[in-house]
Amino acid sequence: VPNANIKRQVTQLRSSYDFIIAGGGTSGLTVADRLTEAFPDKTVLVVEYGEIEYAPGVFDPPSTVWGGVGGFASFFTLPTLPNPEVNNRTGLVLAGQIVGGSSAVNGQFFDRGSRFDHDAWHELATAGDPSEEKWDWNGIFPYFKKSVTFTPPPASAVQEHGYTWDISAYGGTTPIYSSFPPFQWGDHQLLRDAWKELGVNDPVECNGGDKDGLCWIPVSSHPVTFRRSHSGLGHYAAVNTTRSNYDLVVKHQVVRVIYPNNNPKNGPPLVEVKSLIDGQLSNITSTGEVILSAGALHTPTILQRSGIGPDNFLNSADIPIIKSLPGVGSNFQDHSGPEVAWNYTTPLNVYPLPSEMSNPSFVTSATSSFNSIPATGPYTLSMSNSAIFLSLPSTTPNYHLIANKILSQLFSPETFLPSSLHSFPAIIQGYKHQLSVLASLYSNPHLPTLEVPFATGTSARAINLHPLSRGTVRLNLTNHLSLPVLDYRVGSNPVDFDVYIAHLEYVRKLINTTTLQALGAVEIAPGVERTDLKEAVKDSLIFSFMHPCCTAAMMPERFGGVVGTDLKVHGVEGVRVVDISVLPILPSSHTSATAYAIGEKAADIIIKEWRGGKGRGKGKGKGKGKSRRM
Ligand SMILES: Cc1cc2nc3c(=O)[nH]c(=O)nc-3n(C[C@H](O)[C@H](O)[C@H](O)COP(=O)(O)OP(=O)(O)OC[C@H]3O[C@@H](n4cnc5c(N)ncnc54)[C@H](O)[C@@H]3O)c2cc1C
Repeated sequence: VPNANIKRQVTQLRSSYDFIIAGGGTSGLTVADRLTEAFPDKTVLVVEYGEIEYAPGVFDPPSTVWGGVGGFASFFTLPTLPNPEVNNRTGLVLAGQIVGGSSAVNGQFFDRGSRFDHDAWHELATAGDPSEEKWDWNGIFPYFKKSVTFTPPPASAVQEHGYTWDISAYGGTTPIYSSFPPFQWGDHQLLRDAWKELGVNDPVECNGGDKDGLCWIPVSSHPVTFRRSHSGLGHYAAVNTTRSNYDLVVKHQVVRVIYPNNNPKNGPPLVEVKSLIDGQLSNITSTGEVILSAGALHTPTILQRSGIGPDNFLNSADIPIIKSLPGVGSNFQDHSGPEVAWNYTTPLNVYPLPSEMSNPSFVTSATSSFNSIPATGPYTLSMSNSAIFLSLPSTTPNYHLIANKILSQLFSPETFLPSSLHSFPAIIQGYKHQLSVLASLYSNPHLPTLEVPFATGTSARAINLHPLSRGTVRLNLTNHLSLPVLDYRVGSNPVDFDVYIAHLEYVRKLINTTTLQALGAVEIAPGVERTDLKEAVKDSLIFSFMHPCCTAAMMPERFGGVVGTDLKVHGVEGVRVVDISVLPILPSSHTSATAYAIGEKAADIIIKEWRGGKGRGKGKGKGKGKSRRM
């Protein structure tokens, strides 16, 4: 990443910017790229907490195939509060802290949700108002396409692995790349065969809106070098040198936005930033808009520090209330799920397996293959590029009982929300709306609720794609600038346990397939002798598959939402949220492709608004200056 133009001090910045973007991550840099391209005469500043240098992610080659990277310098590493519903266990969630954000450190699994996810998102976002911006599948699919250049794999890889795709799901030319890796582990086909034996169909393409079955997923890598493709490269390094209107300052934390006279109509607000180098606080002036793109764990903290959030929480944090908006940080969701594991009693006679990564000569050869042009070998695989995605009706005949249980919760939805939110009727209404939408999604035979990603091995994670439980992200009361407090509240809606158990019972059927039984597969987790599956779920549940979301949800204010379909924060001037926080509910996918699509669509909305003269007028001449230390 060329860093000649990188700013490291506020004194290097201009006196004001048209647009200030908080967070140089997946969505934030997408917007920055599009705005600087569309408006050569308008200036854009991105303020990023992390550094620009390359730092390895958890799944990054060539340090390791999976895990074991030394040091998490490029991550925020956040523990969760103990979770009473799962025996007070705690979880851990990571988020990118680097130019490129989580796209620079993630597992590179590059899938999109189902059309039904996006239609549900639209329904929740608009509550039936036809005049609102369209976020349904037809409204977002063009942006999924635009956001990536997909390159089909070479014929040799297609022949070896059986890759399929439908080119009509792609078509973009932006320098964010995806393709299929030329490598799979020796037991990969075995696992595919076992899933097929269970009756899972294998569609040609899963990124075109219809996501149901055994999917081949592209990885977000360059198609020749198989180096990671991320927003820091595609939306900053690839374009910045030719754009004099595009500034990026690193190692600065956006503290809050400040409205003159504490009046939220007095926007766009100033942006208060803190240097992580010398601790200095400064205010930066935006004459157009402030765009919050700090991700689902940090965007709500910027809003809360700004006095925009649940009023009872802001009072307890001693923060003056600018706008009471109880949804800020309150609709917290993540993908979670228990594990099924087995052993083979017959030796697995396939090559290679990941155990080879402890063999120095295999690693030397793998590294050299990865450094060849074109790259080959295990490091091109990244995390994995296969998964099954199945609906609840495909996994259990009792799906309607689960859907009915959800519907019965509509009489008292607040029972399942944190008590601190019971005094907000809008939040309760919004959750009720979500439950009714989710009950119908759970009955849909083509909307996946279960994902099991795989590449190799003897364990399978049964990921619940549409949890009903809702957690919170709140400022740390002892230090508002430190990492936020995450209360996952996994399983606080008890129907989630019914879903985990249904999924788990389905996934353990894999072990009894003729394919795996031919190898003498024996279940070791949860274990055939285990009868209390709820306890088994509690024991092995992973709280986070690194897809935190939904903490500044796109829903009407009367339903506890934080932003409208134009991404503007309700009730305040000159601030939008553009990142994965704006989802009302999780999609049936990992979240980076969606974060790019949100960035692309948001940019279009903003560009149209400013071109049409609907954007805010010129600023009020507020200068850049020092402010208090925190
Ligand atoms: C370890 C890991 C593995 C994952 N695996 C996958 C995967 O395989 N496939 C997939 O699709 N998704 C995956 N994800 C999730 C996906 O990458 C994210 O959901 C998505 O990239 C989020 O995009 P975003 O724009 O919302 O936030 P981010 O891309 O996280 O960007 C937020 C940016 O804001 C910065 N920031 C935060 N606070 C401040 C502040 N106060 N001031 C200034 N800057 C700030 C951060 O440093 C960061 O650069 C994974 C995530 C992680 C962490």
